[in-house]
Amino acid sequence: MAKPPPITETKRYVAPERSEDDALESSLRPKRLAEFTGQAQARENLAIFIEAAKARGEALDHVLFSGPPGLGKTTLAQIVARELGVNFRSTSGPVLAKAGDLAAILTNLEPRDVLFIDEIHRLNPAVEEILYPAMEDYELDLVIGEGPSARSVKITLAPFTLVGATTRSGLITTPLRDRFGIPVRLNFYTADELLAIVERGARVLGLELTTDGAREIAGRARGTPRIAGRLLKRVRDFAAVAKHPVVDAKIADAALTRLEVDRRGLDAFDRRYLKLIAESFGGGPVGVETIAAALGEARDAIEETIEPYLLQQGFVQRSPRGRILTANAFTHLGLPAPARDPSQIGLFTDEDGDA
Ligand SMILES: Nc1ncnc2c1ncn2[C@@H]1O[C@H](COP(=O)(O)OP(=O)(O)OP(=O)(O)O)[C@@H](O)[C@H]1O
Ligand SMILES: [Mg+2]
Repeated sequence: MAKPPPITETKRYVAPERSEDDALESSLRPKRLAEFTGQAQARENLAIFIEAAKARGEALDHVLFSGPPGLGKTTLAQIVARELGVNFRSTSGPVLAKAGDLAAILTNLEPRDVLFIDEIHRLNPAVEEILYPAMEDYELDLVIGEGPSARSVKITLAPFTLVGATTRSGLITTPLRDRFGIPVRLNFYTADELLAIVERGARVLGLELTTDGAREIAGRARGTPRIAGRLLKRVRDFAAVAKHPVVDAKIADAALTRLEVDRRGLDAFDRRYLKLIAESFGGGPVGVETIAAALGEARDAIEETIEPYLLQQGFVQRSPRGRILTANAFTHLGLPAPARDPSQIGLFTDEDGDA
């Protein structure tokens, strides 16, 4: 069998990050809070804060959305602006290179507008500095000119709402974090929530999908609406080409099997990783370097893109001596689990010493 291309060069249907193929995902975006499924606590709190801000005629307090890719941070930011009935201005951390770039945006905001800064953990420190007084007092402290003629000016801004989004909340500096009055952490979605999201998506796309068909898709979406939407669109393509007007569980399953996405949402990469440990290393423990070399992948690609979901789902565990497959993984692969001497396996730290 030919060696598959490395993961970094391959399109993965189950990757949570946004890809070029997701360009049209805005078609599936809920537009109002009431259409947004899941994240019940976040939704209820936002509804209250939005209503209160509107009643007072004030700008909503600053909101920080954090959580893994594809869970709805950008979607909620847009919803917040729409529910407030204000303009939505959008930029991102890496785009704001200079303090002046942010100053130009801030001075153009109208009262109560939402300014969305995506990837806010990637702000340049000089830009972040200007954000502090802007968020706290709606003031801009700018230095104009250079050398002895330099002078600082204060500009008063319209009261606005900063909505930040980050996949790496640990990288946000404390002074910035402290200035967000409404921190919102997004979690993975339950099977029922994803089912509702897939059914809504099918209605938006005009696809006739049975509940069982929707459940097939939802179950493979790894708790992530972006993946659910992507799989739904591919199932739709498959059904259209195969001329199936109604998509039931059988058709959905056939389509997803063809994409090599299995019932637990694992794709060919995940299964290669699990099979390698099962078949070549007796279920482990085996070091991540060894796994990476055997798969022909970079170690960090393994650690950052393959392992998180497999660890979270309990297919693999880390130990001081390396990765170990769980009985779950063997069952999933349809292989018999080896008998193990538990005393040989320490489960307290991984091989790098970090638990
Ligand atoms: N609760 C939800 N209900 C329905 N669809 C959703 C929901 N949350 C997200 N989606 C859909 O999932 C896709 C990705 O959502 P979004 O772009 O908001 O994610 P994100 O958290 O901003 O991701 P990233 O970290 O990559 O920027 C969009 O197409 C959106 O419509
Ligand atoms: Mg986003």
